[in-house]
Amino acid sequence: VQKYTSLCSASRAFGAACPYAGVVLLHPFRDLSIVLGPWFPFKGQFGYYFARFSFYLEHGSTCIGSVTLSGSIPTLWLADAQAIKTIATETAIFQKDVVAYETLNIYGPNMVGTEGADWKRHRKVANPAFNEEIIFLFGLITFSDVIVQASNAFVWMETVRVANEWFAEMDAKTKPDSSITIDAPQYLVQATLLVVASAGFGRRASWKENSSTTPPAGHKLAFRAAVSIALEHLFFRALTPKWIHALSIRVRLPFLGHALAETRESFEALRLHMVELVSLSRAWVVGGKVSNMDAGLLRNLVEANMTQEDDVHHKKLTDDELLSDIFTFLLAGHETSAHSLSFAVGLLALYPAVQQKIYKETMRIWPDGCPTSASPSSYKEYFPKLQYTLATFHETLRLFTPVARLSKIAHADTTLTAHRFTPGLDVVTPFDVPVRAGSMVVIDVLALHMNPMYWGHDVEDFRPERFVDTETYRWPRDAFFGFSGGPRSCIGQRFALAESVCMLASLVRRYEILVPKHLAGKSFSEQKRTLLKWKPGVTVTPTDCVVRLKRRDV
Ligand code: HEM
Repeated sequence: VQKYTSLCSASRAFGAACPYAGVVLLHPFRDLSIVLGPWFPFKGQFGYYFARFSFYLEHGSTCIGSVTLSGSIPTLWLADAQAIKTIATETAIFQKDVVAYETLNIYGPNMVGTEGADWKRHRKVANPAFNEEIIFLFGLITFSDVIVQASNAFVWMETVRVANEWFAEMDAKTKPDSSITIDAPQYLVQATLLVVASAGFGRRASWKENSSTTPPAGHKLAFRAAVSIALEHLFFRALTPKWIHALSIRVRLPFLGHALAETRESFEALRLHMVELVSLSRAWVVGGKVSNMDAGLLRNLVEANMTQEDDVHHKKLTDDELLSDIFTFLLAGHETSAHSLSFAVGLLALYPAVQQKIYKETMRIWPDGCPTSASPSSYKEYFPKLQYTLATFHETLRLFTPVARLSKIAHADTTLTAHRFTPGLDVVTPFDVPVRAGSMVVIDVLALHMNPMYWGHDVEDFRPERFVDTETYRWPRDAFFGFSGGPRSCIGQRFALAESVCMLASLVRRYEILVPKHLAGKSFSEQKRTLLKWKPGVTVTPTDCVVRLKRRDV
């Protein structure tokens, strides 16, 4: 009776104007929901992961109320740009549900999973490395020779290097005049990991070196293997109680024993790699030296770790926080970009007309072929000239945003403004929704990106032009939440855009991207269903994005 009463009370929290969808059985950001996401709630049930804007359309509202079974938490689901902007900017009221981020706290607290003063400290330490104007990355041996370079220029340069090494490997495997079929995410995960490890942490490995599975001396796993196996086991580690992990060290457990050992070994192997990077950077800091191993982000984190406790700028990071920040930057800095780039590649195979426009754009700036490390291409000069490539990447993020949902908890009573609409959107009316302290708000990013109020009636279509400003049109910034928004927005947004635009442009300049042979005779809708299929994971993950690359003549 008590449960029933609390559920009823929670269901009345949003006032009469807000449609109510009922009780949601699993908390959408905790417990089993992270692994059951692809299957539960079932299709048609409220909260279904792949529903996009359909529930909002059904209710004629950009916000829908529900209640979680466990905890009877009033939960407001939103696909409304105005309400979401309020949530993102009013950070004193709407804060992260830090418990939902505990999965990431393997090595300790970090920037992504903290709030308030702790988060500010992490962000303050890392910020200068992402500030285009301030950052300097040192390229030579002595202080007098310091090269001052914008961070994105360095990201661009590293992307050019990695792309060329990748292309060289593919070309070596392909006969002239023939094509190569690749699993796009597999290669792009490798590429983006190399870029973030180098531009962020000074680990400048070659493509070949990174492909090797042989662990370097003193390690049980190679760097790339350690990262990918650890990520594969992230949810498993989070969902198995700590005592089982502790017990498995002493006793061989049936069924779970192998997975537990693999999980433990991969996180330990990754820890060793991170400690090695930290030791190198510490030595440079102590010696007052600079080198190209001394990337800005790592140096900032290490200096904050070495600083005294009572430092006036309150920038101290503990040993655990240092390792945990490195881990989250490695994770957040490569999987998101790799998966988005994979979807972009899949879309370009399906939409040759869009690909042709990118190709023409790249031909204008690189008539003699894509840039190489020997013929340096400058971020400052070329990035602004790749507007259509950038628009294509934004449109990919609109349709396949890596972080599909975000949640915040209201820490005070407040009100949000959402909208009611008629089916053809002829009438759109604002209305106020009361939000009680303790309620959860779900920023339904995929639904926001599919809301025709902002994106027009062709929301389902892949049309990069919608991200190109003209004299009479400005794309709706507030309705795009691919990098989140407000003070908690993605710190690596400009990093990701520089890297992705450079990678996409180089790829299209060098190869024609085609659907794979096994899909060539199928209908367009079947090709699309296969190539763009995804499942929820740490980020939205493409599952069958296999494409064919044919080297262009020039
Ligand atoms: C296409 C690529 C990317 C996308 C779509 C993306 C998206 C996002 C989103 C939606 C958030 C908010 C997450 C939340 O509140 O829980 C976020 C946060 C974050 N991202 Fe990214 N990201 C990308 C690339 C990167 C890169 C390249 C880096 C670092 C090199 C990075 C580092 C971070 C960090 C550290 C945070 C936490 C910021 C904070 O809480 O203050 N991201 N990202």
